Amino acid sequence: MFRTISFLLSPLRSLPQTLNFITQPSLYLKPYHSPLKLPTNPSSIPPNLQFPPISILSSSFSQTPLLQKKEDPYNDASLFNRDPKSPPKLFVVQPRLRPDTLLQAKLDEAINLANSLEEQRDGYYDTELCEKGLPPHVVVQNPAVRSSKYRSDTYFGPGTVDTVKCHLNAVESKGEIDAVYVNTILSGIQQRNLERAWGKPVLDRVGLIIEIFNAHAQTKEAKLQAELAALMYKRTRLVRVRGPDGRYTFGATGETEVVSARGRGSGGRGFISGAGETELQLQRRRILERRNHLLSQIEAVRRTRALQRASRKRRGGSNGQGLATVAIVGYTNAGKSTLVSALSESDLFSDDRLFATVDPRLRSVILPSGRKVLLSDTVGFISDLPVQLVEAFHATLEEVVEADLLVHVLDSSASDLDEQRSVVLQVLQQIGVSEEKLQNMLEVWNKIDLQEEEMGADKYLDNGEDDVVDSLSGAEDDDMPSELPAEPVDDDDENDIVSELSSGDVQETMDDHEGDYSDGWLSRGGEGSEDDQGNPSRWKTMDDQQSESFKDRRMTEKDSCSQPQCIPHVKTSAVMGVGLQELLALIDEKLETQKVPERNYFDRKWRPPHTEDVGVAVE
Ligand SMILES: Nc1nc2c(ncn2[C@@H]2O[C@H](COP(=O)(O)OP(=O)(O)OP(=O)(O)O)[C@@H](O)[C@H]2O)c(=O)[nH]1
Ligand SMILES: [Mg+2]
Repeated sequence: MFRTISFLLSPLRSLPQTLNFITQPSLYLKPYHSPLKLPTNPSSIPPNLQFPPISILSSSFSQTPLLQKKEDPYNDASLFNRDPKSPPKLFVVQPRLRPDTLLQAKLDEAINLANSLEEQRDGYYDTELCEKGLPPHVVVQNPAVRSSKYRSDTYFGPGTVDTVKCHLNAVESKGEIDAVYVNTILSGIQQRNLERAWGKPVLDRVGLIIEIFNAHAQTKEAKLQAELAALMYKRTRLVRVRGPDGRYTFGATGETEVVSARGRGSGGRGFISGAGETELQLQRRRILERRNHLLSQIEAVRRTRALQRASRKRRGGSNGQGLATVAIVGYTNAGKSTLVSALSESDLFSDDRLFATVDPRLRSVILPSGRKVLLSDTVGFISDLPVQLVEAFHATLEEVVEADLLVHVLDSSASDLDEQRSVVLQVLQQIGVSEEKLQNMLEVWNKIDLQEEEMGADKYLDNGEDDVVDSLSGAEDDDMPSELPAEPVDDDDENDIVSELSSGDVQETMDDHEGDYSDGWLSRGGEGSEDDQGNPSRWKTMDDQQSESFKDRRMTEKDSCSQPQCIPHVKTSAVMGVGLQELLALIDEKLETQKVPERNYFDRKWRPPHTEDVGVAVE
């Protein structure tokens, strides 16, 4: 009898401890300062206790903003603790590629990306991009070159990690570096380990692009989409570490530790122990809640856009006839905005910074036949663009899918023109542009004024020195001092860095999918899974996901150049005004042969104009 009573009371013994934990907010989390006001009410927690939105960044350097009161609700989209008032100083790490022309192109792009991360003030940047100078950068051994296998813990081999650290120290002695940009895609674990090894926040390619999107977004629509992309990125960075006290936390120093009654392991059983959520569930739920909130807002934007589009198609023209839309697409920095401005005699913002345009814009233009059409300038594409980023910008990119005609603008002076072209084709396929529209697409080679100038000019890549190419004289990559391709990455090679990291703190991904509320939106590139080589999966890129048939087709295109698009339909110089009339005539001709109707809808009911601001400007 006594034993039975004791058994029945046993869960209650831990009750004071549990209640103590529940009623002391300090045991939960730091005070809630964010203006995002997330609906956070786990069932196990008394409603009077407010939960802050947890920082879900993998970066242990990104915790501070939690404690700061923010006025701008979109600030939370930032991936590391960066001061929006001054551009961060990034140290660029470029994995080596062959041939040198490809390496040069990728290094150029990496440097341009690093310099592009800057917020505008009063509609302008403080400095011209060309005045910025090169950020410190280093070319290092590429673990994926020969073995196609990068290290699951640090991506690079230990020698490379040390080399970069030496470079960082050297650069740091001349001035502060805010973060390291590695021009590849890293997993959450790799990112965290590199941060620990280098003592700096680390941004990978996806992270930096998202950060730039956030910095450049001006309209509500673009900000929403950029925040969604950032949120989904953070979702894949849910990495936990064992803190100094042996508990799992989400930050190196435990700032973001979130433990519900169940997660803390109150020792209770039955209903008491099961009432709480694990850290992972709580994190995921908050992400899901924010994501749903963003998606519902984006959906509203999408609907508005669809209505506006339909209305334009019906009677957007001055005489009530329908307006055809021509979407100007292309690789970032190809000159799309400059071309649209030149064609429509308007002044869209253009800049050498990558992703200068994140907010879509429409401009009207009169074709030689007298027909009025709308030119749609949109966000540019880039290689290794994760599918999730494209999906986040679905509302914007729908404008492209729905356009009557596509004009693909290429930077004819780009040394990797073929690759840029393939990337754009891939993205267009990915977002659902029909094969027919792709076939009909006009191809424009812009910047022909630069073509001759740039041919074969290596700007700062020293082809004579194979070891390391950077702005630091005399620096060498000790991983691979002479030859390429890179040595295979051998697991036996693990030494100092790896053992240092693995002996102390334990890193692991949140591979517990229990309570995963995601609907598969992220599952393709989600954390925790492994590829066939046992490497933790990363955000997948278009390349990863292309169907074999499409890859084959690309190969055929590239090799034989049999597609009509291989030859440009027209060559232009948007800044010099060359080829513009020819392009307008071609657009006219295409629309005519496609028989895009000019409809009259005078008999339709009049409705008041739609006033909601979704950032679509038509002039
Ligand atoms: N020399 C030359 N420069 C050009 C030409 N067209 C554009 N540019 C320059 O190229 C840079 C990028 O132009 P944008 O129009 O912003 O390019 P974009 O494709 O809209 O770029 P994102 O919006 O960043 O994707 C700007 O500095 C332009 O002045 C051209 O025909 N010749
Ligand atoms: Mg642009």
